[in-house]
Amino acid sequence: MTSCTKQVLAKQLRLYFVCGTTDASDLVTTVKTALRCGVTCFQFREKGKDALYGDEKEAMARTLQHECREAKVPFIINDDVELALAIDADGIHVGQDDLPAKQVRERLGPDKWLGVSVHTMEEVSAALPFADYVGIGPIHETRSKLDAGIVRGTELIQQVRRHYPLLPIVGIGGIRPDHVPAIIDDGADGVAVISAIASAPDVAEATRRFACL
Ligand SMILES: Nc1nc(C(F)(F)F)ncc1COP(=O)(O)OP(=O)(O)O
Ligand SMILES: [Mg+2]
Repeated sequence: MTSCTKQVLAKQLRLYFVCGTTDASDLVTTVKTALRCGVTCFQFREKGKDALYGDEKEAMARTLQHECREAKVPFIINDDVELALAIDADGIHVGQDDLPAKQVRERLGPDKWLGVSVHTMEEVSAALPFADYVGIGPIHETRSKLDAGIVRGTELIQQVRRHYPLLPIVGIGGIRPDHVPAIIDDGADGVAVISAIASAPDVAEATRRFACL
């Protein structure tokens, strides 16, 4: 990826909404509202006890993909490489316990986005040849991911930014609007948000509070 496309991608990561049916009571309405109010990237993350699977999950993915295309916002699938390929998603996000980034990149080809969750500098350097961006967290306490690991603040974001000045970085984990300026100042290109938007009584107002920063 050229540095120009890295910069374009970094801008697109500014307000990265991550959501699934277990995070929002009406996922389609929530995503449409968030897209209308300033989300710059969307990840369909379908996880948990009552998560959709099979044909229902694919149907939901296609519905959300349509809304993202209408809004000209990248549509990313979490974990599920086969689904991402089947519906021609814009990209995929994988963690350390998912399919290795090298194999995902081989399946995905060079033109799709590949995001990788990283927790150490060793994981960053292993992801570098394949990833377009890295997700780092949890920055703050989170309810959205039960196995999120220890809360780490922005210490790794700062370290990664020092070593890899052009690598697109998105912070994730318990992020509220008042957290955003410090996370960006410490080197992230954007923030990934789940419950601060998905669980908000007013999704439009909650999204706008992030989008105006
Ligand atoms: N889904 C994610 N999205 C991001 C983003 F880049 F958007 F910030 N960063 C981190 C994760 C976490 O990814 P992973 O470690 O595989 O856990 P899970 O599959 O439970 O999400
Ligand atoms: Mg994962």
